[in-house]
Amino acid sequence: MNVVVYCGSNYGTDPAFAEAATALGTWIGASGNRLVYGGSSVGCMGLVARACLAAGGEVYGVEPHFFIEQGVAQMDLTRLYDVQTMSERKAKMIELGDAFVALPGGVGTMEEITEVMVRVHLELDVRDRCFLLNVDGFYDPFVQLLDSMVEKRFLSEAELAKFRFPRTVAELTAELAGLEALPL
Ligand SMILES: C/C(=C\CNc1ncnc2c1ncn2[C@@H]1O[C@H](COP(=O)(O)O)[C@@H](O)[C@H]1O)CO
Repeated sequence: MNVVVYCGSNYGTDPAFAEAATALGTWIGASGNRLVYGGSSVGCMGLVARACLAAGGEVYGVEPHFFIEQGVAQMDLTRLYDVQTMSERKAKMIELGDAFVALPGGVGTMEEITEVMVRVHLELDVRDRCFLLNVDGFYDPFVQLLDSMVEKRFLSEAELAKFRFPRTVAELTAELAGLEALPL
């Protein structure tokens, strides 16, 4: 199964963020799944990729050409897709993915995972496979916003329940282990 991971191009202040990136990358590699991610060597992005490779896993990176030219890409990946734009990258990652995970991150991570959430919401191709790893309550303010959307009738309880917010890598991987690859 291809597990898409979106995460920070920085480490963040809480060491638990980097630990989660490493633990998730290790699980993906050791469990025989494949990591699909943004292709960079920096921050938590680099950690998840190197951990997956070190655990014997395959890693597909999808990197816009301008980042490759800047020398940001992780060059020892199983496969590095060289795309033109950030939009092309997001589309390719969704096309490749069987499950989608956001670790703590910044606006880039939010942009990527909310596109997946919209596709879940609209019952397009990625239904019920969207996870935001709520390390140390990082996503609690976002959960509050989603609760407010339910309260204000912009989102239903049933729709909200499709977005999963595991609090630990162990909880997340227990859910991932129960999924199968989507049909091609
Ligand atoms: C040029 C430098 C860092 C390169 N930054 C990024 N490299 C690759 N991908 C990136 C980068 N910044 C954002 N992204 C994408 O968004 C997500 C992370 O963004 P966030 O704002 O840090 O959460 C990530 O999944 C990427 O797909 C040196 O400064």
